[in-house]
Amino acid sequence: MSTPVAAPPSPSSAAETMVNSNSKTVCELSQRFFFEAAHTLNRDIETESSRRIHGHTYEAEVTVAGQPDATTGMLIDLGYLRSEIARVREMLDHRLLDEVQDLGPATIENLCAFIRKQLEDSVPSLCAVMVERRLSGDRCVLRWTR
Ligand SMILES: Nc1nc2c(c(=O)[nH]1)N=C([C@H](O)[C@H](O)COP(=O)(O)OP(=O)(O)OP(=O)(O)O)CN2
Ligand SMILES: [Zn+2]
Repeated sequence: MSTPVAAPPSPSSAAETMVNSNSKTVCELSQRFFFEAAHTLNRDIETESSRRIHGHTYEAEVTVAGQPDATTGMLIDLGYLRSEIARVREMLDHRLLDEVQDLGPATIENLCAFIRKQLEDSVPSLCAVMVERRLSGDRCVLRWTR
């Protein structure tokens, strides 16, 4: 006769299931925001129009990754993430990007790097930043691992 095996205790939350899981599961949480800004750009093509001050609507997305806390069920409180995003948005929205300190030439590549730099200390689980100009079909994604 075989000995009955006790069933493992059932996890108390979905987050706990994820944390206890043997498989490598990563949770990603994203928040989007928009900003309108003007800039000039030195380029080898379309030189004149790029050097004139012109504006774009930018859409950005920041992503955090990790395991949700077993007690709160949160990877990061979205309210906190929104308040940090608002701080960075304030530095970019309705600005002449050429005047934004530490941005460099106002490309979408540099905007991704700038947003990362502004958020990485206060949002340590940050793992990706995306900036796009939807109307033009331009998109840049910066993704990294720790
Ligand atoms: N690698 C990159 N190249 C370019 C960037 C950039 O961020 N990264 N940015 C620009 C300019 O912002 C430019 O204004 C966009 O130019 P272009 O792609 O030529 O699009 P339009 O001028 O046609 O844009 P509309 O405002 O929609 O007319 C260029 N290159
Ligand atoms: Zn432009």
